[in-house]
Amino acid sequence: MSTRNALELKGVKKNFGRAEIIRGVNLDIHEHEKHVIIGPNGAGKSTLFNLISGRLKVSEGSVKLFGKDIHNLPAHKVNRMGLSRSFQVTNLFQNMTVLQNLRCSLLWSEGHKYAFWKSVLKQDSVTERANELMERLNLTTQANTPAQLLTYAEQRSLEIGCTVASGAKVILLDEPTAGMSRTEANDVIQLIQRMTGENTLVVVEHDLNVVFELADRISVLVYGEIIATGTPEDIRNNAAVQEAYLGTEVH
Ligand SMILES: Nc1ncnc2c1ncn2[C@@H]1O[C@H](COP(=O)(O)OP(=O)(O)OP(=O)(O)O)[C@@H](O)[C@H]1O
Repeated sequence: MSTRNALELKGVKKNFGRAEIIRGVNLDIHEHEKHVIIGPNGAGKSTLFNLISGRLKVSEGSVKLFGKDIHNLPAHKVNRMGLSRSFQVTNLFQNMTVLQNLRCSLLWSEGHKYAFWKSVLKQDSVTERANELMERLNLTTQANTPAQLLTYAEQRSLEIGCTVASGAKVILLDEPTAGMSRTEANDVIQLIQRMTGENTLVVVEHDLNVVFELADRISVLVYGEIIATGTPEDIRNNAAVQEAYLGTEVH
C-alpha cells in the first residue's frame, strides 16, 4: 500500500467564539486507506469534517490534500480537487431517476458541468458506465425510479455511487449507516467496500461494528484532540482509548 498522504492536517485548531473545539489536530490519512474517526458526542468530529471539506475555515494550522493547501479554499474548489463529502441524501436530484443521477455525476467528472443537457442522450459511453455502476450498486432494476421513491438505504447507496462517479479520489462519509437496521447497515458497509476500493475513505462513525469492519486505521478524537491513531487491533488494546471512550463496550 502506498504511503503517500491523501490528507495532512497539521496543528489544526478551531474556535467558536472563545470556545476551542478542535485543539491542535495532527493527522495523516494515507492514500487508499479507509480511516475511521470515532469519539464521544461533542468531541468535534463533525467540526473536523467541516474543516477538511472546506465548509468551515480553520482558526489555526493547515490542511493539505495531496500536498496542496486546501484550508483557505471554498468547499466547491476542494471538491474540484478530488475530495467529496458524501452521505447527505439531499445531494441527490430527487426528481431524477437512478440512471439520470449517475449520468449526471459521470458528466460532472468529465467537466460538462451545466451544459450537458443537449448532449446527454448521445453519451453512449456515459450510459455504459452508468449501467456498470448500477449493477455494482444493485440498483439495475430501479434504473428508471426517481431517487425520491427509493428506500433510505438505497438512496444512500446511490449517493455513494454518485460520489464515486463524480471522480472523487478522497471520500468523506458522515455516519453512513445512521438510522439503518443491522441488515441494512451490513449491506451498506459491503457496498462501501465494493464501491470505494481504490478511493481514500474518511468516515465518522458511532457504530463500533461498522468501525471495526471498515477501518484500516482508526483515530480517536476526544475533546478536540486525537488521543490515538492505529489499526483496529491497536485501538482495541489502547488503555487510554478504553478509558476515555470505549470503556467496556469493546469487550
Ligand atoms: N457553529 C458552531 N458554533 C458554536 N459551537 C459549535 C458549532 N458547531 C459545533 N459547535 C460545538 O462544538 C462541539 C463539537 O461539536 P461537533 O458537532 O463537532 O461534535 P461531534 O463529535 O460531531 O458530536 P456528535 O457525535 O454528537 O455529532 C459541541 O460542543 C458543539 O456545541
